[in-house]
Amino acid sequence: MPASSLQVAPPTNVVEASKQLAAWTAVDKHVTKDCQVIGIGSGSTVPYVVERIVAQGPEINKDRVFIPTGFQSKELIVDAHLRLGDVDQYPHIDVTIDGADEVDKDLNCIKGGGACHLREKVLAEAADTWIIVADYRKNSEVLGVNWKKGVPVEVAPFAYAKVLHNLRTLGSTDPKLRMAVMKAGPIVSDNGNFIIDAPFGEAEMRDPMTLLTRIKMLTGVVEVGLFCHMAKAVYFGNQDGSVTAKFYDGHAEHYDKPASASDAPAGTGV
Ligand SMILES: O=C(CO)[C@H](O)[C@H](O)COP(=O)(O)O
Repeated sequence: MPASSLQVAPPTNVVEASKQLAAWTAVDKHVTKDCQVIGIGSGSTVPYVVERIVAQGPEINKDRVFIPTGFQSKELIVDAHLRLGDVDQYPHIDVTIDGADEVDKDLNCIKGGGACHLREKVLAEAADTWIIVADYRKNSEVLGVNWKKGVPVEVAPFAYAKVLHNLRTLGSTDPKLRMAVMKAGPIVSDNGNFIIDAPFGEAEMRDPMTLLTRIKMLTGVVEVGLFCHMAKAVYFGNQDGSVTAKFYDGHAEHYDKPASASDAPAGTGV
């Protein structure tokens, strides 16, 4: 296998720069040299994760296995010449790093903006450590404040109309089947299912665990894009170039100095 390498376009605006900072800092802190099986999430922040892992060097990466959460991350792993694995071969993952659509003060997340949340949740649960990387726009007190599109719900196609009806009964204001852009008809997930986006009011979003349980009980629902009590830490890239890390035990850390491309990644021994 050729040595790992990856071309990621350098950030051209503050949002992209903050995604890169969050991703690089999280990799430096959590993808240590003893991590051999690594889950790679989906979305526009994750390429910076892979970029930073590749920067750890071929020696450290040659014996590692990388597990994707969907088509996009599989392509990233392949393009970077990293070793691709699957969760059926590696049901126990050392660390998974993923993005999020929104994160609340207790580190509960909305995920599924890219329709990958079923595999993302499997790789989150399979991991000893699940880490989120995101830009400052995702940092909220309560879910649903910034992410207005609703809770992504993956459904078996034949059950979608019944589940839409069920979601209205549960209090969703205007649940909608997610439609494709360059194709007539709905989006189809990597698992062959449909996605419903179900907005809920603040009262429901303040208790995401209860909402998750109610939606998940609906027959035809495959997975819900609410990830509750799962993240060990969330790294937010800030507008001023700093990074804020929030941890599951309630403490937070602030890093003023951005990681730089020429820095050797910390904690890897390389
Ligand atoms: O949950 C996801 C895909 O299903 C993504 O992680 C989420 O949409 C965040 O993406 P981005 O990093 O582009 O903001």
